[in-house]
Amino acid sequence: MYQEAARAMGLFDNRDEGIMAFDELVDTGAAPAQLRWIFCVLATEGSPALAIWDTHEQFLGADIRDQLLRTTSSPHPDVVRNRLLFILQSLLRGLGGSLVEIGLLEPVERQHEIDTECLQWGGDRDNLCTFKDGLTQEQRVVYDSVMHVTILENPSPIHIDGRAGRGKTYVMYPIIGALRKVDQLILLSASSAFAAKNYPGGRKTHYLYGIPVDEYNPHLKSSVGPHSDRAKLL
Ligand SMILES: Nc1ncnc2c1ncn2[C@@H]1O[C@H](COP(=O)(O)OP(=O)(O)OP(=O)(O)O)[C@@H](O)[C@H]1O
Repeated sequence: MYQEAARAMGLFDNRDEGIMAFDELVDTGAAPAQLRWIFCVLATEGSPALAIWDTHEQFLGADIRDQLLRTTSSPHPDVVRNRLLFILQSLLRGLGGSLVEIGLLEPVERQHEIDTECLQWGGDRDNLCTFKDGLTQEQRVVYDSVMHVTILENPSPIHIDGRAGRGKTYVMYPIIGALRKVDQLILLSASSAFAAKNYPGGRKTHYLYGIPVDEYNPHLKSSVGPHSDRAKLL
C-alpha cells in the first residue's frame, strides 16, 4: 500500500528502490522478523525478491540460526533455510502471494528426524573434531578405546568413570565430533537439562525417549510410538 502510494507520487519508480530500501533496513539493524515481513511485502508488490534474497538470506534467518546454535555448534544452512522458507511461505500466503511466484523453492514439508539430525551436524565438519590434540594421556586411552569399539559390528556398552573433574565430559567432545564427522548419529542425553546442555545437541533423557514424568503412572509407557520418526531415529 505504501509502495503503491509512493509509486503514485513518483517516489518509487525504480525497481531497485525496493532493494535499496531493504539494504538500508539491514544496515540499520532491523530485527529478522521485521525484515521477513518487509521482504514479503516488497515481494508481493513486485520488487525483485530474488535479488534481495540472494544478498540478505542470512539476515532474514539470523534468529533461526541463533536458536539452532543453542543445540548445535554449526547449524546446517539447509536446516536454517527450510525453517526460514516455512515462515516466509506463511507470511506470503497471508499477503496473497507464494514462494513459487517469487522464484523460491517450497520448503520440505516434513523432514524426518534422522535427516534433521544428520543435517544439523553437516554444516562445518572441520569444526567438529576440535579438542582431540589437547587430550591427556589418560583421556587419549579412553578416546582410542571408544573409537575402537564404534567400528565393531556388535559393540558392547562402555562405562566411563573417574573422580569428579577428571575430564570425563571433556573426552566425550572429540569422540562425538569424530563420529559426527563421518555421519554417525550420536544422541546425547542426560537426566537433567543442566547436564544435557554440556554436550553439543544434548537433550533431556525424558524428552529424547519420551519417558513420562508422571510418578503415579506405573506403566512408564513412552510417548514415542513404535512407528514414529523418533523411534526410527533411536
Ligand atoms: N585435556 C584437557 N585439556 C584442557 N582442559 C581440560 C582437559 N580435560 C578436562 N579439562 C577441563 O577440566 C575441567 C573438568 O573436566 P570435565 O568437566 O570433563 O570433568 P568430569 O570428569 O566430567 O567432571 P564431573 O565428574 O564433575 O562431571 C573442565 O573445565 C574441562 O574443560
